[in-house]
Amino acid sequence: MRNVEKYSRSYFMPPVTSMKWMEKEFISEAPTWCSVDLRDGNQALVVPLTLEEKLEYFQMLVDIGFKEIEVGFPAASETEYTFLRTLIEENLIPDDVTIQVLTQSRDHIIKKTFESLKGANKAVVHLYNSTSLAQREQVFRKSKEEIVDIAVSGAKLLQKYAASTEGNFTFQYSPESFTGTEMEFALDICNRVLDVWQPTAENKVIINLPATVSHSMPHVYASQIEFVSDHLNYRENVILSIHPHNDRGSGIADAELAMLAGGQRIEGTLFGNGERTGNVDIVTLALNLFSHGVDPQLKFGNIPEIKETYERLTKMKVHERHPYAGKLVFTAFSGSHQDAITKGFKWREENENEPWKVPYLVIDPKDIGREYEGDIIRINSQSGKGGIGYLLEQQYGYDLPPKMRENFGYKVKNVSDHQNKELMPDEIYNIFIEGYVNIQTPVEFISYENTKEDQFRTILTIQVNNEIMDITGVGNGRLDAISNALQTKLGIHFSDLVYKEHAQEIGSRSQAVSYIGIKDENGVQHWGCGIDPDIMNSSIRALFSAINNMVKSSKSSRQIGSSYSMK
Ligand SMILES: CC(=O)SCCNC(=O)CCNC(=O)[C@H](O)C(C)(C)COP(=O)(O)OP(=O)(O)OC[C@H]1O[C@@H](n2cnc3c(N)ncnc32)[C@H](O)[C@@H]1OP(=O)(O)O
Ligand SMILES: CC(C)C(=O)C(=O)O
Repeated sequence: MRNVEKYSRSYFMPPVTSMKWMEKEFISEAPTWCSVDLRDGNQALVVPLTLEEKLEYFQMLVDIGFKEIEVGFPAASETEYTFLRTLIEENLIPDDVTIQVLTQSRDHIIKKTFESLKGANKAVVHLYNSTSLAQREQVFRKSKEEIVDIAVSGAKLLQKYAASTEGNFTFQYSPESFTGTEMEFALDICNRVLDVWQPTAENKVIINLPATVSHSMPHVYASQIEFVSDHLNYRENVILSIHPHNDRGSGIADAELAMLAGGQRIEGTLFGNGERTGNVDIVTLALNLFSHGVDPQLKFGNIPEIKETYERLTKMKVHERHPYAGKLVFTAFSGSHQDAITKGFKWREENENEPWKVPYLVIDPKDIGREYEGDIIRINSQSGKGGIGYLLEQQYGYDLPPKMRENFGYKVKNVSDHQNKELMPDEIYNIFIEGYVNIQTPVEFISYENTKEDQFRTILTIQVNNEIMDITGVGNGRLDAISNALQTKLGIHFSDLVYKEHAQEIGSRSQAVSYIGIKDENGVQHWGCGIDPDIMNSSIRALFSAINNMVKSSKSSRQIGSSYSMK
């Protein structure tokens, strides 16, 4: 790559080793969730949400169970302001939900923010200013002390306006661009803000440490969080919040490790919408907890519906591979995965009380409103008999013998391979019907009559090459007699007949389904299936289907198909 020398690591490790978080294996309880969809998510949309869209989105967040929701930057635009006023004036904020608003550290903006909050019972007022080396040098062109002044003066302004506004206000401070800030300085500026606010047990303060831009591997962010958590003044009266973005694709890992390191609260968005590569995705974080048996305290029991609303309102798309929510994430195409999943389901039926451990599926799709059928098993040239047989059984009720599943599996894969496409269930069904069921050429079954003396004796009426004829055979059973008649009169040979049957309900009617496998002289197995309301007819049809398939695949097929004559 050219120009690599242009880049260097633009993050700062803590001055002391801060890696106690490494000794923790998992997260044992849900953090406090704060949705920032309507602020950080909204400010990153090509077209920000309208008032009506924001109201619908807000209601969805409430229904999911968020207790803290950043509703916007009320000083930013008329829509933002009106939205907040509508929530307050129309009494749309449930008692157990706290709204949060963001403001820069500028007098007129803070003033307007408090105006927008008039009549709210309670709110988090979130103050931020950038503290990173890059922003100090390039954007603000200010010394560290001048940057501290911006934060401290903003903190004081929050106190001033809160004192003259009715309502219960919690203060939050973010050293924006925390991850590009020297850790001692980040700690210092947070402590200086805390000195202004003087948090108490009754009046806690939120310190939010954003990975505004993610610059490092997740363990660095975790260490930065642990360092601040360990050295922050008033720690027991501070709620330590984290706010990861996803620039390096590690938003989830950043959040999870930061929780181990002391993060108690998480700001993120549904499906990770947000600036650039997005904010951390709360759906994934919550369902990761769920998959470990920890109640995430958010309701994601109907992900398809949430996804539909999210896509409609934001005009963003959830990627097919998005954890838990993506269209394809509970789908297996490849043979060995399908085989393991179908066996896993079967094992689960027999071991109901075991925890979920179906191979390849981290959670039961049903728990988030997803389906198994047609969703999990999809068929292409990478698929195998397990998945193909499962699909035919689940969707159409055909429970093929194991060896026939294999034979059918190869037939289906071949079609998919040659057509270079995924096959839909109805196409798979058609391949089955055309390839195995009631096959009538070159030898057609018309009827039979049986008599039983010592042995079964059958008179079989068949048609070959437009010629109808009766043939007879004897055997130990009816099928044996028919099989002998056909072998003798058609001059064909097969052995090792295997048989399976089951009933199939179609509407109010019941059909008998029979499967027969026979081996030709070279030991190759050929399969047929018969479907008929009568069980005997269904087994005869299965035998004819298997024989016809054998004849067609052998060299003699042309003979029988065109100029076959009876012996
Ligand atoms: C990481 C984040 O997501 S932070 C949140 C970002 N979100 C947004 O900015 C969306 C909403 N913002 C807006 O609509 C507008 O920026 C407004 C209304 C807040 C302010 O608008 P304006 O004053 O016209 O412009 P702008 O934001 O560009 O202001 C830049 C000025 O504010 C200063 N500034 C920027 N952030 C801050 C801050 N947090 N505290 C104090 N001053 C700040 C800049 O240094 C600059 O100062 P200068 O005029 O002396 O050069
Ligand atoms: C305002 C802050 C928390 C922010 O959105 C960020 O740093 O990404």
